[in-house]
Amino acid sequence: MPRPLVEPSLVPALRPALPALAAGVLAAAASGVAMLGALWSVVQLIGEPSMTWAGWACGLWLTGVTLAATSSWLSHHAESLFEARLRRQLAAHLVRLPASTLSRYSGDALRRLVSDDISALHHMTAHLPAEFATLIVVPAVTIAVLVASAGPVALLALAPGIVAALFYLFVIPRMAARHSAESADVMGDIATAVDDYARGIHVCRIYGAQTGAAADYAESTARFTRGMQERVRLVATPAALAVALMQATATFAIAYTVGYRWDATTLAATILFSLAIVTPALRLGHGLDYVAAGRAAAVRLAAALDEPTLPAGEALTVPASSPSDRLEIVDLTVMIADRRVVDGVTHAFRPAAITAITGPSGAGKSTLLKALAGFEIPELGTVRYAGQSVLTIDENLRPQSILLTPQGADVLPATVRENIALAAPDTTDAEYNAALRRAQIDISLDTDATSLSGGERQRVGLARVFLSPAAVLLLDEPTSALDDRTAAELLKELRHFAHAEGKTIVIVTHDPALADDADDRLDLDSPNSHNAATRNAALTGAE
Ligand SMILES: Nc1ncnc2c1ncn2[C@@H]1O[C@H](COP(=O)(O)OP(=O)(O)OP(=O)(O)O)[C@@H](O)[C@H]1O
Repeated sequence: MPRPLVEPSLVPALRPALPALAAGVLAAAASGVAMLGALWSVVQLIGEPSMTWAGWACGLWLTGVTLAATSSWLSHHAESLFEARLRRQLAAHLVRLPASTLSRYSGDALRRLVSDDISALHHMTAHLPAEFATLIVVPAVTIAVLVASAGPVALLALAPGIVAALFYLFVIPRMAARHSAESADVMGDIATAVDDYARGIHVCRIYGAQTGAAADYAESTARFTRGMQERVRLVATPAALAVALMQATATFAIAYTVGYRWDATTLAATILFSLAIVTPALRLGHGLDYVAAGRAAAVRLAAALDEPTLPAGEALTVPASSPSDRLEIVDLTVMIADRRVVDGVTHAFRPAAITAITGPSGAGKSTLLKALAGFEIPELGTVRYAGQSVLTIDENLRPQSILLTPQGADVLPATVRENIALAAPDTTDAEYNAALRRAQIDISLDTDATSLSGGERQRVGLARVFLSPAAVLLLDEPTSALDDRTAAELLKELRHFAHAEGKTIVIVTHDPALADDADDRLDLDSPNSHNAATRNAALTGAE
């Protein structure tokens, strides 16, 4: 099925920009007509030199220029409205994707979506509609003027321009399509190879060897050069021929051949107007590469916007916190890529206690934790907090009830203070420092967080936990980068925090000592022995 002209998922962002876009298109068409009026006045001036025609020529030319500038302003204004709205729509959509969907987009793919792909729509929005309007209105008026002033025979002068325009607009893009797709592909390969190579430098220097990324880069650039040569051979030569046909010589020659006996005004009209048809086609032709790139970007953006999102929850719905509120899962099954990663697990997490989730690598511990935080949509079963499905809690208020600290959670490129303020924006430095001490780190709040070691970053992340108002705190491998003594101290602090403040703390861990010291344990089976009944029987600490 052919793709629609405008991807339906982009329509909501485009709608508010439509009035400005339509006004820009009308102004472009009016500018084309005014310019033709100026040309008509010049033709009249040739037959009958007079100040009146000179005045009309200047006036209409100025009007045409003003309308063209207005059209450009309106179209760019429309484009900026559309772009800003699309960026907001995309950002709002991406943060609501389930964790497993989001993980399918690498950092580079996300960067391309939110930056390059939106920028690639510029030509299609700010230029193409106005150019199309000009391309329809100007030739129509031109043909009418030629027929009215010199008769149908004058249309012969349009032949080279029309043949070249059709060739330029329809034949060359088809010839170039394969090469455009290929060069986009190769450019992607080059970007990936450069990225792999740059990231691999840290590994390669250790082993003194290059990875395949350098070879991939060399191969991609060679493919790019071969592709360019092929493109020049196949496309550039016919394109140059088409442009040559659109130049004045052929058109003037035919116009002069058919009209050399006509009076000066008719001959001038035929010569000058027959060229007017070519200029907009030439301008449109130059933008076709941008159109192909914009179209591909629109398809990628629409695909991202069509990904199903997590429910937004019900506005202002947040469970009133009480010490007896429980986090529970009932028959919870989570599917990722058609696999039951969490398979029919039932458990009630005790408030004012630490529960350790254990199990072999790949057993689904992190996935379960994300489902508890409302970042995965269960295939079956529910996650409930205080008797309410976590997915019905308003998405903006959810972190105030249930806070997830993911595995390897990194810091923002900002000070330590700004990093921990994410969890508690209006807190004093004294409280921030106390939280850092509870997380077993003694560091200035003004330190640049990116300069910290892995273990220090992990503890800055944990300081947020001690400041969070959330009653449920979910920690994925919180001690993976810490030495045994620090890990034990941290667990002591977390246990005290859970007991004294009634927090439900759930920790995913591979550390047997940490798991033994937790108050309760939920053990997930090996992925090779999926058995919901066994798991349910293994529940501990339900009461
Ligand atoms: N986004 C994803 N796409 C595809 N498969 C995934 C995705 N996320 C998790 N999985 C798969 O689901 C299974 C469970 O992953 P999960 O990270 O939950 O396991 P885990 O028990 O936390 O493992 P580990 O102890 O190694 O961290 C794994 O086999 C993993 O490959």
